[in-house]
Amino acid sequence: MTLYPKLILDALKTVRYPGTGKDIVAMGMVEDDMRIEGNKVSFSLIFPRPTDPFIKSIVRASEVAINTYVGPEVEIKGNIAVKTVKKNPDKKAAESPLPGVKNIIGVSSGKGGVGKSTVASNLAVSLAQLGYKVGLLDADIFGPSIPKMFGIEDAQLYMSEVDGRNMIEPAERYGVKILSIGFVVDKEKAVLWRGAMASNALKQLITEANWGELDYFIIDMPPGTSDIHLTLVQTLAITGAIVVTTPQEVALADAQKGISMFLGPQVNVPVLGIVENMSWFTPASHPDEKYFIFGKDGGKNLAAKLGVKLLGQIPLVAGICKGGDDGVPVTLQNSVSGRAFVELAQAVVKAVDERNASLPPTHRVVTH
Ligand SMILES: Nc1ncnc2c1ncn2[C@@H]1O[C@H](COP(=O)(O)OP(=O)(O)OP(=O)(O)O)[C@@H](O)[C@H]1O
Repeated sequence: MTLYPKLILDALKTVRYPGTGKDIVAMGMVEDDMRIEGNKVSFSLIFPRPTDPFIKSIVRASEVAINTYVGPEVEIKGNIAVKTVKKNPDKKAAESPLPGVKNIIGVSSGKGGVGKSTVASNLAVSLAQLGYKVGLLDADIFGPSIPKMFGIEDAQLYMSEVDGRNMIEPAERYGVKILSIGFVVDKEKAVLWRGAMASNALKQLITEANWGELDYFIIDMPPGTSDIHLTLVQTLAITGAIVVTTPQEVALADAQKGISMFLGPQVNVPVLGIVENMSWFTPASHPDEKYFIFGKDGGKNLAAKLGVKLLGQIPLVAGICKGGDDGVPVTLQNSVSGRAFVELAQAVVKAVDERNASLPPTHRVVTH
């Protein structure tokens, strides 16, 4: 069985803190440090005082709830740590502009129109549905389409004061915190925003926004190779990149260039894998049929050739396009295409875990 934080948290919601009638999740006693490795689950519970009389019984009740509601095979006994104060902000805060963010994923493509923004938005929503804390930054200055895909084109941004600083508050939709370069510049004008202006606006959306604590921060990058890619790797330590392509020859050649850019010395970001989009066409009336209109397995074969993972194959279906136009990502629907995105999210979680286990953290690119 595959374990996700949401499954564990749902089980913990059945554990009540005596005398309050509230569960331990609602009371904020479950620390945001859950680790899942195979069947092994560990996290901390925060108690108000070291002398709290219920520490032992609540730890025990949490173990029992997880084994009862999630499964007896979950290794939880002895893995719940007890803390009596909320942990201090990380020392990393001074070095990283996003100290509360665990993983930063850049979604890019070799060429435009292959479905990069569709993949980024459905991936973000799927991860949120699996119980992760997710942020999405639309950095595609050439065509910021995330606001439309989430139905928040008219979102009014406001500032809030965080630790004495004025910060931009991201919009929130379907459990995802969202900011887009499209919020700060007219769509028609965005394309003129090359160079320093676009870079500065993006840096502001990253460093002066209240992203808070996130498990995954997804960035919808511009297609191709651009100076915006450089700005992003100079501003943030990107954990890994995902390259979206269609199975078509012309798209594959550009995807390969995109992968070379990430792995090259100027950018130097590990590639988590390839997503093949529009892998086959499936008519709504015949959900079992597959027509390989852009060729078969192009992305899969490219992944094998370059020795990178194939993270998923997404069919071409009308519902995905309609979902984008209507502002309701298809992954919210229990359809074949919706499930393809949930499986993609699961593959990305696994790829990030493997990357973090095998490679050192990415460093920001420093220019002299
Ligand atoms: N699997 C799919 N099935 C059906 N329609 C899709 C699929 N993937 C993307 N689309 C549609 O194709 C169009 C282009 O997708 P999208 O905007 O995600 O591409 P993109 O690569 O981000 O483009 P750009 O580089 O111009 O930003 C959109 O109308 C989207 O709804």
